[in-house]
This record gives sequence, C-alpha cells and structure tokens, in this order.
Amino acid sequence: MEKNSSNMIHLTADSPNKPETVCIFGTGDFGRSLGHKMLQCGYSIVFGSRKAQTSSLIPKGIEVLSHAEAAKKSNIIIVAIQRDHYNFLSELTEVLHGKVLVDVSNNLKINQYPESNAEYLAQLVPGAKVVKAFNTVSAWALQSGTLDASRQVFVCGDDSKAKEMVMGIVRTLGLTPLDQGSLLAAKEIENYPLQLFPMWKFPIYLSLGLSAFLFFYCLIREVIYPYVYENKNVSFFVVISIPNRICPIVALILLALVYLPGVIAAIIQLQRGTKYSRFPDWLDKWMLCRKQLGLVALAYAFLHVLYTLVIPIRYYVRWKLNSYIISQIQNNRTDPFNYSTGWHSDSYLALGILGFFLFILLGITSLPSVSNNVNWREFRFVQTDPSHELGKAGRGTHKSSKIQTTTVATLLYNHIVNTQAVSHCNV
Ligand SMILES: NC(=O)C1=CN([C@@H]2O[C@H](COP(=O)(O)OP(=O)(O)OC[C@H]3O[C@@H](n4cnc5c(N)ncnc54)[C@H](OP(=O)(O)O)[C@@H]3O)[C@@H](O)[C@H]2O)C=CC1
Ligand SMILES: [Fe+3]
Repeated sequence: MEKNSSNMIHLTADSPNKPETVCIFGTGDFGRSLGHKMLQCGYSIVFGSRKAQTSSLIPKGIEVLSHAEAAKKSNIIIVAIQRDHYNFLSELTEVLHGKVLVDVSNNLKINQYPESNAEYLAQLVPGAKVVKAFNTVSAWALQSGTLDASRQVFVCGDDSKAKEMVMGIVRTLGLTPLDQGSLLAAKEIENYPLQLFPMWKFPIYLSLGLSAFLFFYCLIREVIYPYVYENKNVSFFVVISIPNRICPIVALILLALVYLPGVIAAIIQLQRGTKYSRFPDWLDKWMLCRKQLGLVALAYAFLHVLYTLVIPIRYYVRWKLNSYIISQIQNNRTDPFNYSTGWHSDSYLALGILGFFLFILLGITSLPSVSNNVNWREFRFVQTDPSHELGKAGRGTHKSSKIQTTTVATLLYNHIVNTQAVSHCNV
C-alpha cells in the first residue's frame, strides 16, 4: 500500500482533485522535455523564464511566468538552467524559502568546480531544500521515450522529506530512483554521466598489454625462429594458432588477478587484526574492478573455445593429418593405439569444458539482473571470496567478488598444463 501511494501523483491539500503543480525554471531543451513528460504523467506544470511569452516549442497547457511568479505557485522547483547562470537565484531567496529546489545540472568536465553544482545552489539559496536528481536522464531520452539505458535516477539531498517528494515524481515518470544519501554525494552523481566505463579501463588495458606481449613472444618463438633457422614459413600461425595460445594464458592470468586481491585483503585484515580499517587505495581500486577483470577473462576463454572448435576444419591441420596417414601407408606401418594418450587427451578436454562451464556460471551470476534474483545465500553458494569470510571487502565490492574462482582456476590451470602434453593449442 505504502509503495502504491508513493507512485501516485500527490494531490494538493486545498483541492483534492487538482494534481500537484510543479515549477520548472528554464525553458531550454531539458526543461521543456521534462515539462512535457510530467504533463503527460498528470502533473500540472508552470515554467519560470526570463521571457514570459509563449513559444511554439512550449508544450500546450503549460503557463510561462516570471521566475518569482512561477515559484509562488509550487513547492517544488526544478532548476533546468546551466550552473553558470544560477546567480539570479540568490535574488529570489525569499520566494524560494522552504521550497524544494531540484538541481538537474551536469558539468562539461569531471570535477570542474571545487564544490558540486547542487551544493553551490544550496549556498546561493540558503533557505531552500536542495535535492540533486535527473542529471543522468537525457532530454532526448525523455522526449523519445527511449529510456532503456538510463532508467535509474540518482537522488541525494539533506532533507529526507524533500528527497521523498522528488523520488515520488521520479517513480511517477516510470523511472527508478536510487537514494544516494546526503548532498555530499552530489559531486559523484554529477561526475557519473561524464565517466566512460571507469571500471573497465584497467582490465581492458591490462588484457591488451598482456596479449601484445604474448603475441610478440609467440611470434618470435614460433614464426621468426623456425623461419631463420629452418627456413620454414609458418607465418599464417598469426591468424589462429598464436591467438589460440594467447587467449587461455591471458584468461588464466586475469582470473588469478580476480582472486588475488581478496587474498591480499584477507592477509591485510589478519595482520591489522581488524576489518574496520580502510584498504590501501590501489587495493580498493583493484577490488572494485574484479567483476570486470573476470568478465574480460571470460571473453578470452570464450575466444579460446571458438578458436579450438575450428581446428578440425583448418587446411593446415587436415594436411598434417593426411600426410601422417600417408607416411604410415608408405612405410607400411600402423602406429599402435596409446591408451595413456587417450586418457590424457580426453581428461584435459573434460577439464576445459567443466572449467569453462563454471566460468560462464560465475559470469552469469555476476550480472545484476541475475544476481538480483537470487538471495544472498544462493549468491554466496556460487561466488565467494576469502575476504568476505573476514568481513568488509572494500567499498561496494560484495557482489563483484568471485568465490568459485579457485575451482575454475584449478580446472583451467590443469587443462592448460595438460595441454603441453596433448595439445589443441599446438596446432
Ligand atoms: N539537455 C540534456 O539532455 C540534459 C540537461 N541537463 C541539465 O539541465 C540544465 C539545462 O540544460 P538544457 O535545457 O540542455 O540547456 P539549454 O541551454 O537548452 O537551456 C537552458 C535554459 O536556461 C535558461 N537560461 C539561460 N541563461 C540564463 C540566465 N542568464 N539566467 C537565467 N536563465 C537562463 C534559459 O531559459 P529561459 O530562456 O526560459 O530563461 C535556457 O533555455 C543544465 O544544467 C544541464 O546540465 C541535465 C541532464 C540532461
Ligand atoms: Fe585449451
């Protein structure tokens, strides 16, 4: 019941059938899009603008007034104006006293100003209750209704009632509010839209660096060396053979790096004798990108599987097999079946299959949509980490740590080690 009531538009106390009026300052792209969407959702909207005339771009049914007049009509004022133009708001301090001011602004650069835009607004208009919201939703998405990528709206503010009012509006618009706490969180929320996959940078650079190093190593060993010393040209190895050798090695190194910080964290906690002190910054950052490291490792393992599956249809492999058979015929000999090789070959393939299966299981359960559908115990059953046994494992890392990593790593390690003897990677 409680939830339903917050989804409904708040009706004003004086006239129960009249929907709540919301004031929007600024008739720019974002102000108009938000006004239009809110009007569709049943709110009564009034614009506060420097010019009180109506333009054809303003949605029908919305009044455009001066800032002061518009502010008087509503308890919630959404400030859809760039931060650089906030100055004039200090003159409206009296009208805005006690009202909820919603800051939707974004910056052009990360940490552009010393304080967040929302905190700056709170300083300019001391009597108002400032709430940060909507900055992660684009005007275009609001207008076109394509909100798939940005349905989440981060909300923060010092006044919990004001925050709840804004979250009610967010829900009514069909979006999902995420309470981020006090106004101190505004800076992080403002930086959020400017970040480009921050947690993916390290894993991707690392895997590319490792791949490049291993590629040149294999190139020298397997292509250049035979060419120089045996005059054998196998340059086509760079297309499948060498990548198929690189992929499992990078996957296993990355997988080890997923597991390692948890072990280091556990050692640090044991050494300090407490789980309540902060980890060093490098470890914190490392722990925060474990999920991404794991997913990149999974991608490499997946590539290895694909490269391996095409082995039987490769010309080079078929030629090698044929010439081996022909040489047996020419010499009139039959190589006996080797049971131990049979066991060896099947068991390393089986280890690879099982390891890959568990790896996929880990990857799938780390997806938010899946992990939201299992309870904490179920999640722990699939994914665990020694640092969790001891408690706090760095900020927000609980869902990204990998527990069965050890099992997967062991299986894949055995698969790779056995590979040295009977290999699909040696062709
Ligand atoms: N566009 C988007 O997709 C998104 C925008 N935002 C944020 O919303 C805010 C508005 O963005 P957007 O609508 O794109 O910007 P626009 O430039 O389209 O509009 C800004 C509006 O601010 C008002 N304004 C401009 N200068 C002044 C001034 N000197 N004094 C008072 N008011 C002024 C004007 O309204 P008027 O003429 O009515 O006075 C103008 O239309 C920004 O802070 C932006 O960061 C946040 C998320 C997404
Ligand atoms: Fe393999």
